[in-house]
Amino acid sequence: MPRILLRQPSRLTNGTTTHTRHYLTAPIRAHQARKLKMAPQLDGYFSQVDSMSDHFIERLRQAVAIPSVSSEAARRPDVVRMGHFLADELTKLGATVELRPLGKQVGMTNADGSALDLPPVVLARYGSDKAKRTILVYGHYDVQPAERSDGWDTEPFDLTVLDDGRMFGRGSTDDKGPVLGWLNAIEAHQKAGIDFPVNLLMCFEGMEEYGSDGLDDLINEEGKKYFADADAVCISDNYWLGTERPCLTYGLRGCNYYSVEISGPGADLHSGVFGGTAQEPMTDLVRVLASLVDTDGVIQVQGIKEQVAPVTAEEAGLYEGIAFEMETLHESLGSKTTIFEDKKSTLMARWRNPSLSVHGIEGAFSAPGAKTVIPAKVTGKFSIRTVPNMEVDKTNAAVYKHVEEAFAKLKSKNTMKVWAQHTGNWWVASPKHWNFNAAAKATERVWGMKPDFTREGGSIPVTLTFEQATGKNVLLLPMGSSTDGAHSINEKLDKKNYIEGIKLLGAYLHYVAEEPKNEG
Ligand SMILES: NCC(=O)N[C@@H](Cc1c[nH]cn1)C(=O)O
Ligand SMILES: [Zn+2]
Ligand SMILES: [Zn+2]
Repeated sequence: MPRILLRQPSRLTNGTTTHTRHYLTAPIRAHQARKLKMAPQLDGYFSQVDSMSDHFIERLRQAVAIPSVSSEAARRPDVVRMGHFLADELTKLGATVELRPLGKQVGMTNADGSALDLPPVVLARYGSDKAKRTILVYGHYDVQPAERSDGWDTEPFDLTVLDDGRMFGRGSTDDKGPVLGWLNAIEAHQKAGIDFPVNLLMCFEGMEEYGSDGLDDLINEEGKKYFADADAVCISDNYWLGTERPCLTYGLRGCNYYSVEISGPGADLHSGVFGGTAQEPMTDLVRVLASLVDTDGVIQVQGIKEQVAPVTAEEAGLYEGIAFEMETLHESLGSKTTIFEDKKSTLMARWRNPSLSVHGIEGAFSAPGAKTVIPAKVTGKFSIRTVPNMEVDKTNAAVYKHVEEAFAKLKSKNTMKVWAQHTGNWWVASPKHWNFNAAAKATERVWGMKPDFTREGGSIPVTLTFEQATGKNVLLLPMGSSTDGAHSINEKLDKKNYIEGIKLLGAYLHYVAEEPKNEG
């Protein structure tokens, strides 16, 4: 049955528009519940979640207030504090919790040059009933950097809840809201006196936004130990494709992140004195960076597109059925500057083709004003989102060759170095598994519509590691929507998505418990 949906445009603080959504009435929900032969205790769980919504928003407010930015050494104590916050909340809920140290970080130091500790991984178990299935959930408690001066309309680490339900704050959707969703689901079961349907294993890390440093080793080590009981894995760390239809995700792109450093003079120079007499690192760097990709996103590095899996007839037919509107993309983008005008090419570009993005230049003058400096050493940063059947080593080799040749063509006397800061594999799984069936039923129960089955352009580096180390099916079950602005200014999570998302995570666990034991 289609969901009843009314749309009402309203202004966003950044000048674009969004839509207020109105959801299923109680009789329609009840009818669908009968159709889905639902676990009756879910009604009690849902009412409990509704009655605790203020408390759950308060918990999110406390989490957002901790600026757990993993890419900034100065914020590392806050990342650690966030790990402890989660551990304390889980302990209060009766989970058995461990804070696992991951050792020292390679490539980043404290301001005084001393080695920086990686933040701990929060490992927790809730329930150990042999008669129940065990679900392993993963999320991350670190966030992307955010400064009010980047253009935020509100304080990024102060959760701001508007009357229309939008909750602005760094990490609200990526990934503190979804991580707290699991804790909230446990608490609502306890308060409602409803038996928790599965055993829950939890793994929450604090370095995801910096390439999940150190986590692969822990997962591989614990695959057959701490995680040995896991029957399946669920990750809530991505977004709906649009704003109207929920989705279940079975594929991610990988991410290889590169640095290219060019240096020459011993110190920054006065361009009046040395301009025209010294070869300038910045001039070389922008030419090298410009050689990587064109305006239409076509990667110029030989040996990348050659690795991409061909489109099968089955895949070609998938895209038109997906609920995705170019209009919603323009809304999320805040402009109409898309490379493609049509849905199919856009989805293919996001899901199944590689892309190369140039992110920034370290050491370059970037403040307002007109400083006449010649930077002595500049480091360009770019990344490639990788897809089936690209290989990390082949891709790195192709990038290094291209950058070296592009620099050699300049015949510069400066010095160039290129390296991969971190690499992460793409992942594509089978959605034909009880884990996905349970999530699809939960989605229909909570949102009143079947989910789309989607792939995603972003990366969660450890997804493949979990699949390989546990040998179990991995499902991505998103909470937020496409307009949430993860990694961007004014990141938000809609209150509706948070509260219904908590219901969804709990309902998924109930359906997991009901799925036939002989499948998967
Ligand atoms: N919500 C997932 C996410 O944002 N992942 C990051 C992971 C990453 C990869 N390399 C650096 N960070 C992403 O950018 O996709
Ligand atoms: Zn994330
Ligand atoms: Zn992220």
